[in-house]
Amino acid sequence: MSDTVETAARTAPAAVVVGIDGPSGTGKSSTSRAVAAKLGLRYLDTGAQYRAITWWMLANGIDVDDAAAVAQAAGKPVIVSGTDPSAPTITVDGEDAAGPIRTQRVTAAVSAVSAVPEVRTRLTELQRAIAAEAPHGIVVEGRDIGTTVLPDADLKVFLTASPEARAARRNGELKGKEAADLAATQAALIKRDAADSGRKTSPLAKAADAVEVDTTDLTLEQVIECVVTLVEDKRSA
Ligand SMILES: Nc1ncnc2c1ncn2[C@@H]1O[C@H](COP(=O)(O)OP(=O)(O)O)[C@@H](O)[C@H]1O
Ligand SMILES: Nc1ccn([C@H]2C[C@H](O)[C@@H](COP(=O)(O)OP(=O)(O)O)O2)c(=O)n1
Repeated sequence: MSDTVETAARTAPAAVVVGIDGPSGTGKSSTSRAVAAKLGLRYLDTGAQYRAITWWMLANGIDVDDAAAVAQAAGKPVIVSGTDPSAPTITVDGEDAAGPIRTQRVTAAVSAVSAVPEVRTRLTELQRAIAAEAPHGIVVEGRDIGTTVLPDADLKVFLTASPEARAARRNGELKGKEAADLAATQAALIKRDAADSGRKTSPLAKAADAVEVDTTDLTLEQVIECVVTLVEDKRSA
């Protein structure tokens, strides 16, 4: 080995894998993207993948409440996630799905589809493969990253926030598009939390070794700074 190669091997930081979980509206996507961008890591939104498979089921006339039909179709769509935190992408069978996966129709159906074990097995394999290929590491966000997808992650974070704060944040995003009143948004969030936490296969849950951060009274910038510090502490440990 030449001196230069030896020096590079000694100084390059090891790849770091970060899992960020939590319910809807706690700040997972915004925090994960920003942390990945600041630290030069890749970024994966696993919720977008569950939304993408749900969108495909709806577009192909599969009854999302028929678990057997969803299971049978689970292997069909080709889902590709682009993991650049400055411009994450998602395609289904080569088609850009970033817009259609955010509609209320998909949001209302995604918990039923993501409760089907065959769907979870398929997407978990895909997520592990993407994480394994990230050269400097990755921030992966979802509901079961710390417990199931990446149980050996270097850092696990579980974000929480009050239902009121989460509903207000979601309504802020929907303004002018599909805006609902605050109470309706909050009720829909709580319903989805219950479905995601109550399913049999890898439910939404905090891993025993995850750091919990309550974001209710924190700005997004404060949450990002907190997670960046947690990653840096792990790296220097
Ligand atoms: N700590 C925070 N304070 C205020 N708004 C926030 C905070 N974290 C996130 N947001 C905003 O709330 C909305 C939902 O955040 P997002 O990151 O999509 O949450 P999640 O991925 O957990 O559903 C976004 O509009 C985001 O800018
Ligand atoms: N790792 C994951 C990620 C998301 N899901 C399911 C459950 C969630 O309600 C949906 C949508 O996730 P997404 O992160 O897009 O949801 P929000 O941005 O919080 O509205 O996907 C899951 O079951 N497992």
